[in-house]
Amino acid sequence: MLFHVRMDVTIPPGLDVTDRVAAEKARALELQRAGVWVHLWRIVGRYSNFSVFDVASNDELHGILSALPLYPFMRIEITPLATHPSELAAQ
Ligand SMILES: O=C(O)CC1=CCC(=O)O1
Repeated sequence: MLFHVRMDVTIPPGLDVTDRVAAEKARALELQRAGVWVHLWRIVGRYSNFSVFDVASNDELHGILSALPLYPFMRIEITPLATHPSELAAQ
């Protein structure tokens, strides 16, 4: 199942999150190598990203997102994706 995920990160002023950001990157790379986090794009001008996750269930996605190191500082919007009948790959 594919999900479009928007993550907006807000770090409280003065909080040092250097280690947390490094851990977030390591986990993101791990999930990308595993084929779970299939797209990761920066939203221009924001501390935000658009991502696509390929997971088996809503519960799996929730587990992955809620365990991210930056999760306590994220606002997350999720959109489930379905195949579009006009997509070239669907012909
Ligand atoms: O920078 C972000 O958008 C938050 C984030 C997700 C994966 C990562 O390494 O940082």
